Amino acid sequence: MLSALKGSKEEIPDELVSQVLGEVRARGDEEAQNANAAEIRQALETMKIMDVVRGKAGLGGHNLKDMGEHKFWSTQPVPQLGEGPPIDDGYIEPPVPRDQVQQEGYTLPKDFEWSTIDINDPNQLKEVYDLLSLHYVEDHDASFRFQYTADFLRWALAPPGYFKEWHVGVRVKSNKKLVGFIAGVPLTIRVRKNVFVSCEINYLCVHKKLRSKRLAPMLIKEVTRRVHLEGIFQAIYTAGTVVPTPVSVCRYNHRPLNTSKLVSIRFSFVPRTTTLARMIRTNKLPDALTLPIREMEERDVEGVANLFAQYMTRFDMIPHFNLDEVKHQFLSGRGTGDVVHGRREGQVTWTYVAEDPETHKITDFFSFYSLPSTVIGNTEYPVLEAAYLYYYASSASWEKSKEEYKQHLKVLMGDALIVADKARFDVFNALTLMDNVEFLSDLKFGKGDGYLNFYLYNWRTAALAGMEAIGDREAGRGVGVVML
Ligand SMILES: CCCCCCCCCCCCCC(=O)SCCNC(=O)CCNC(=O)[C@H](O)C(C)(C)COP(=O)(O)OP(=O)(O)OC[C@H]1O[C@@H](n2cnc3c(N)ncnc32)[C@H](O)[C@@H]1OP(=O)(O)O
Repeated sequence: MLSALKGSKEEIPDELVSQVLGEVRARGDEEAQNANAAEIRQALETMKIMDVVRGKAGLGGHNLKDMGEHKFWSTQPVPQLGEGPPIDDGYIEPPVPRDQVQQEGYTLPKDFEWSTIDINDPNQLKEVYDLLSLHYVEDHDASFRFQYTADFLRWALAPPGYFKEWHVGVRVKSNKKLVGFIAGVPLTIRVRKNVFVSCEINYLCVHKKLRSKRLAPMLIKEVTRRVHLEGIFQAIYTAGTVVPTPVSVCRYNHRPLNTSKLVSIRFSFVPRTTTLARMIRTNKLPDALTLPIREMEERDVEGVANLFAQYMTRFDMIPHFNLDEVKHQFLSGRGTGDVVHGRREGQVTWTYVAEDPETHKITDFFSFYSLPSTVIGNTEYPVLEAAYLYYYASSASWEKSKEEYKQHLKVLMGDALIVADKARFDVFNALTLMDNVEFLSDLKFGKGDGYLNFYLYNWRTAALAGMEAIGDREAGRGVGVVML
């Protein structure tokens, strides 16, 4: 989510670091005497993440309230704040038979009505696009706002087996204007040892003029009812905001591609210790790819599916994609027509594979997607072209040699950056999930000031550590779901 978007600005304040350093030194033992500001800063950053995971007030955290203040979330089957890890993983509320699910839609305030959005109707798709492009997620100082394209939404909202009824709109009764939206799509996930069908919720949006009127809980309850009608009782979702209770939290990282534009639109800043020219030189990428990779094709679907399933076993929360889903996720967003400047008309996803020259088995793949943002109030550069790292997999084995594995991931992702650069993206974003922390700093990603919280609805499990919090000691143990 975009609360993420910008480069590092919001660090742990120096005064806090000095204060804690003073307190530690006052302990007087040898370890305390050797403590330094950098270690304290790092520890505080880690605490900040872990506290949010535990649902406590993180240092400088936003939107953190006591459970009782969450009028809506305190009524929902989600782990409540401060609850502590469960003894066993499992649902919070048992499933109910379809005929016991409320059959009629919830009653909206009198001026509004429900509307199921048909995303295959270009006019309705455009209505969703218009709502989101003016009212969806902005960063904390309203400089950037996600601008999901109609092509993107058509791709993201219609995976195999999707339910039209899960695309829920709210319209003004009198003029039919779309003022609220929430979407669900089915997704089979594994959380630690349990595999279950869930609903992936995204694109919750209420028109700016109708905020704080409790329409969001209505949208959430209505989509929940419609998901229950399909016999599905769990959901997965992400948000920049903290509500009860994150199962994990990851941090955004940003790799500048078009450095001068990023500085001009105030996405990045030139630190006092360097110059713009030096930053441009440092961020320049080579022209040639390192690995013999090529775009994924239809014939690769099975190979990619097998490699993906095998690779993802190392993470604790992952999607299970069948062949149709692999095809949809990695191929169906490739756009149409000829490639011009690294992209096709309407291209949403880029997927590249490497194959063994002898066996022709797929040995690696990576993918990223295009999610532009409006640069609010900027006429020279109205749009920030951002690529986001999506899924990847490699047959390089961590178990065999951790160093070789890390080097290999670095080369693979370095090629992803080169492909994105050729397709004229301005920045390449990635979260601290999967094994990303293994290559982020080496590939010159900078830490962003945004965190993304991961949530499960009606499922209890102990918190999954965000990779940044656990470091590489436990690489491969955390989140393996990438949400759009
Ligand atoms: C089994 C199937 C289950 C399916 C459902 C699973 C759950 C899915 C959950 C949704 C996953 C969404 C994933 C995404 O799309 S995350 C993206 C969310 N969208 C935006 O940030 C876009 C810009 N903002 C807006 O459009 C509005 O501010 C929204 C619509 C977000 C809230 O509208 P408004 O500002 O007018 O507020 P209200 O007066 O109506 O309602 C206030 C209540 O709503 C709770 N709230 C606010 N924001 C969020 C949020 N992002 N996740 C969960 N809850 C949220 C809030 O804590 C409070 O409850 P409580 O604190 O008092 O208890």
